[in-house]
Amino acid sequence: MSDELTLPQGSSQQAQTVEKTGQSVAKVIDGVREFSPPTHEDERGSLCELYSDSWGFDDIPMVHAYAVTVRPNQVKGWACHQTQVDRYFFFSGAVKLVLYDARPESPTYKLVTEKTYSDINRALVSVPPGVFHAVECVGPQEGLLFNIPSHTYNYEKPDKIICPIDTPDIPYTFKNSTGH
Ligand SMILES: Cc1cn([C@H]2C[C@H](O)[C@@H](COP(=O)(O)OP(=O)(O)O[C@H]3O[C@H](C)C(=O)[C@H](O)[C@H]3O)O2)c(=O)[nH]c1=O
Repeated sequence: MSDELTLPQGSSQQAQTVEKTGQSVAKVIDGVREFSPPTHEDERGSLCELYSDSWGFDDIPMVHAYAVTVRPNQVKGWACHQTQVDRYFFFSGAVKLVLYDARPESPTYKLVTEKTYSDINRALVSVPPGVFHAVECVGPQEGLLFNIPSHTYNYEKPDKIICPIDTPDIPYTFKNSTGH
């Protein structure tokens, strides 16, 4: 194409987002892991594993599991744990996971990341303690995810620090959603 192209104001070269393999080039918060198992489908329906020791994903035993839903234009967050590792399985509905690294000793301290998962992009994602997380439903259907955390729930004193979604201390704005 000619070098003399007249670019409208505001034009810019799009940056690389993925490798040839499809792997994202975006920075990942230290200790965050992701695994995308296949969904097997036939004429009767489908099957998708949520967790298996055979994946070698981590060596944290399965001790507790629960389902979470998020309604359209709602956010659940910010939340962070002192000792618990969360293992979220994003199953259905379009759900954005936003993370903020609040660990001063981390090589990715203060990094904010965001990624959207859905029925066509299912994944198990582990979030270490000290990383604030929020899940936002960005689709028209209620989002469904599962959590298989490292610890059982402490009913008397939950291991959960919460923070308003509009805190000025996390450089991220939820534009189309409300919640807590
Ligand atoms: C986690 C848990 C909670 N509860 C009770 C306590 C509350 O009365 C109620 C809702 O709990 P919470 O406010 O923690 O749930 P959400 O705001 O939906 O948040 C949950 O989903 C988002 C995405 C997170 O990241 C949180 O870590 C996770 O807790 O369920 C239980 O009875 N057992 C449990 O294991």
